[in-house]
Amino acid sequence: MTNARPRLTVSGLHKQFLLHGQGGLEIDVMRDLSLTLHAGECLVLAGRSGIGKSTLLKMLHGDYCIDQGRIRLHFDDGTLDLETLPAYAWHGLRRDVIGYVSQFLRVVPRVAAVDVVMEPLLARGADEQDARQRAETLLARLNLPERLWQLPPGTFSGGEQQRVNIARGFIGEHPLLLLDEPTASLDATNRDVVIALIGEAKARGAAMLGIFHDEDVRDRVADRLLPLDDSLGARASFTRDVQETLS
Ligand SMILES: Nc1ncnc2c1ncn2[C@@H]1O[C@H](COP(=O)(O)OP(=O)(O)OP(=O)(O)O)[C@@H](O)[C@H]1O
Repeated sequence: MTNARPRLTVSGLHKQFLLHGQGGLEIDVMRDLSLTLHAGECLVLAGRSGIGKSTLLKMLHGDYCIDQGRIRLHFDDGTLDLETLPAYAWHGLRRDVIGYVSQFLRVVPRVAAVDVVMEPLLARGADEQDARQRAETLLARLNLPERLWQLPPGTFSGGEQQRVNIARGFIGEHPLLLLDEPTASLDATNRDVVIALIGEAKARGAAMLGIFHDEDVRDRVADRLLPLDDSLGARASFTRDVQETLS
């Protein structure tokens, strides 16, 4: 796996939150974090609650700014430095390159579940019928009852909303996928579907960085673990590359 070409390299990453409403309180979340992520692998972030796992994903997705350090995306024809990427360029990058599957669906009133799922393909100019078919295929795989497909997901259960979110996150087949607890509210059957989707994404060469609190899921999807602990994550430094390679 590690012989594959790198898709993402992170070096010397620092992150600090400055809480203006709290008298300028500074929270050091990350200092000197480095990692390499290859095409076709899933690297799983581990560590206690509050260590900075979601913060790292949000920096990679451009939701949080990068205080210091370098984040580079590697393409066949060159590299892109994310820490200097202008704000206007993030939209296209998220549409085409960096996908994000969070635990919670951002519900848009009156938009049907199937439309929520197919939207990332339409944003790229895909044919509407093709996009709808792919969305329906994914929703069926994720066992979302067909009677719900045309309804807005605002009233869906937590697990139903999460499956809509997963379908939306995977439909675009982004080369880099950030997975923030995508299986948290799912039953065993649907967890297996997500594990299969992750396997298929690896097979097509996607690079994934994920957070999975469920140890069984983590063991089944992780090619490597990146453990953040108090000497490595929040209020500490992390200068080594990934620690452990799973056999
Ligand atoms: N926008 C923000 N403003 C201020 N502090 C923040 C912000 N986002 C995160 N933090 C703080 O940064 C630290 C890391 O949070 P983060 O959500 O990354 O942890 P985590 O490892 O993902 O935790 P969990 O496993 O519980 O989801 C926490 O102390 C959190 O309070």
